[in-house]
Amino acid sequence: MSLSAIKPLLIRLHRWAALVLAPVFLLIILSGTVLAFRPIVSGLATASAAAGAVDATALQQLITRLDGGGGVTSISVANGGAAVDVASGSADVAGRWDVQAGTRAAAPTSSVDVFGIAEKLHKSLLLGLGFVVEAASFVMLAIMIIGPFLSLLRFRNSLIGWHRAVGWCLLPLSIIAPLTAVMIVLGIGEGARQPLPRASQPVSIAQALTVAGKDIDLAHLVSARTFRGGTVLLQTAEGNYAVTDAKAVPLTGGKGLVQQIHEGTWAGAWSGALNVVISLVLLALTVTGVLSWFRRFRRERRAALPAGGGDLLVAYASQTGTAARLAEATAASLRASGLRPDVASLARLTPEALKPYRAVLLLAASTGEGDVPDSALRFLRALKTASLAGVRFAMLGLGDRSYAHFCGGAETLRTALVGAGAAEIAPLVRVDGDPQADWSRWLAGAAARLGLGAVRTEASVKDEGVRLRLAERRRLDDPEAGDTQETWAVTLESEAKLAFRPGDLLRLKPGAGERERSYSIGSSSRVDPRRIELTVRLHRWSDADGRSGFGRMSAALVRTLPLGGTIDGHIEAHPGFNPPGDPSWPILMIATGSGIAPFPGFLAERRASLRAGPAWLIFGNRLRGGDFLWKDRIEAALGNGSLTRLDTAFSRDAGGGRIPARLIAQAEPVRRWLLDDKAIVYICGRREMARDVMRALAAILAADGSHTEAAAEALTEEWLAEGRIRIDAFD
Ligand SMILES: Cc1cc2nc3c(=O)[nH]c(=O)nc-3n(C[C@H](O)[C@H](O)[C@H](O)COP(=O)(O)O)c2cc1C
Repeated sequence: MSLSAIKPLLIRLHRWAALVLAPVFLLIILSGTVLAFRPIVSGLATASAAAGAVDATALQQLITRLDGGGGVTSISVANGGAAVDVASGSADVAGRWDVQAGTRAAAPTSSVDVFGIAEKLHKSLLLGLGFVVEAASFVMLAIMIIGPFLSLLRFRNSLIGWHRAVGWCLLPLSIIAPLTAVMIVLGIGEGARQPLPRASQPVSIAQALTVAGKDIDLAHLVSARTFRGGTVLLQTAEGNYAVTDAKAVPLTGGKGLVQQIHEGTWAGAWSGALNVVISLVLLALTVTGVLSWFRRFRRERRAALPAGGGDLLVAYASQTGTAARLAEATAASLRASGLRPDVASLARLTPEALKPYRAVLLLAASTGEGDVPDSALRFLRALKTASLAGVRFAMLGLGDRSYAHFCGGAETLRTALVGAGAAEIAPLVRVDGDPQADWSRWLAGAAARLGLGAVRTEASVKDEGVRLRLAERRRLDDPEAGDTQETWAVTLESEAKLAFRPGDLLRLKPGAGERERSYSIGSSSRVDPRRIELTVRLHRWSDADGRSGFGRMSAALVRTLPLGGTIDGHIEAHPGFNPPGDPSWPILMIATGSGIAPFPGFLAERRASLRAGPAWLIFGNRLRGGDFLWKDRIEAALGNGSLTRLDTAFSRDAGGGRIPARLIAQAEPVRRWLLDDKAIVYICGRREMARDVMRALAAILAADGSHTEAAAEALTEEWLAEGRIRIDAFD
């Protein structure tokens, strides 16, 4: 079984195990962080004991006096040897004493045993749950081993990008803690335990100081406490000793290397500091992992649901954004009238989702030759098997009478809804051109039939017009190179500042009574709010009678309109084909011919962003030498990093090939971008090419056996519906 076949399972394991155990991990890691300071603090105590020297004779006398019947349970030297802290059951004895004077010294402020609590938390969560901690260690180790298999090391400045980068680069360090924990649980690498000496009778601290004083120098004593086997454990700057009633026995070995590594004691304070770093890395991994899951969860939930809670649903099927904007205006009007509508694209709805609503107001555009917008195809298909008895709807169709099937998309949806048993409560209203009047009439009519009372419909749904001046035009193809299609870069300028993004549409009317032409904008107001760049191919037509000519609008833009001449139009937002809101999101841009139009703008926006993520362009045309449109910009983008990968397919060059074949030849990186990096795919060009690319993407997903062909196709369609694949196609 290949890695990519089990990868979805590994991803789920990594994610869910980490999420379920995150609270336990956090407790273990935080307490571990505290414990990592122990070798540092005790290193400092040892160092200060080594620096200062205690007067051993005075100390012995003092402790002998205080110890009485063995009431002192531990002592530790303080103030560089000038004082000693004594622990005892007797309040007369316990406290800080001045070694030289033998009198009480200013008591230290009582401190909580932080390390003791942290240790209990670390080993048993303070609840005797040692087995949970042990199991969590195994799971943590597994999560860390799985991590690097889930994605390659490629840095992206986002939360999950940092999670991956830290996980990858610091793995050798961060794995030390869970690995040694597991080894300890399994008893691997335990040190050979030195048999402890036994005292023939329990030794008091005072006695131990006397016995030890004969063999060792107590000037660098750190602490002494009663120990196992009736002995006393002496800690000095030089080493530790178990003191019996006869002698002081140096303690060597003890904890195995594995345990020392885990506790950060193998090199004193330094190894403690290393453990602090390890703990912080583990903390960072846990926090970034959980947070990025949470963000993703929230984003997906938001995307999946209509706003929720409303009793009316305003749904839309939009190709280039008009119906979507009109739907928002509809919802705003309803809200202004005191109603609570939800708004959603049909792309995100199933037929069942319509059922809870009192009524559905549906706004549907048409595309192609009377077709339903791409984003509504899945919904339309689902209607075939749905039963919508009880659902009531009213529909507004948006279209253009110059097409053979005026509002064909809306008609198709309406027929399918009625076929599924839904009831149409008001007649279909078809809109061509400025929708204001028809929309108001439609909304007022639907509201009346639903008994909603008077609904305010004065909200403006009109586009603002723009006046633009032709500032520059430059031919992009090279006719000398052979059979190229005449294509120009056209720069238009506005006096006023405009707001637009790459992929938005500039609608221009060649003459009174003629159909508007839409051009995809290839620049961004974020970079320059007065400059609109278009890619315009000169349209040539010929008819059966042998007549031929140029398209009026394209000819005006590339030939007849003089430089400095003005032209009026509308900018239409096309949010479905704008670059992602988060510039760090990876994008895969696929274009043929003048379909490249929006992408110079995508690259310019990414160039202007400080945290742009990876961007891959696959461009196809006929001849590399003749119609590599925007070659200069694309190569510059590759040079400055706003484009991270480029592939081309020039069909008339030797060995050139076409885009679908080019994609399949790169199946592995394509799959990685799609599945691991969740890249958004933008496809711009002829409808036929877009269809072939969709098929190629499904084939790539199915090729390694991780998806059946049907599942791969369903997945690409789902991505199309939810906007992970976006298509801007023309015939
Ligand atoms: C490529 C294309 C094809 C179209 N095909 C039709 C059509 O067949 N019938 C029709 O009535 N309108 C057609 N239209 C017009 C749109 O439906 C109309 O402009 C609508 O307002 C677009 O709404 P939208 O922006 O929500 O997609 C077409 C528009 C474009 C750009």
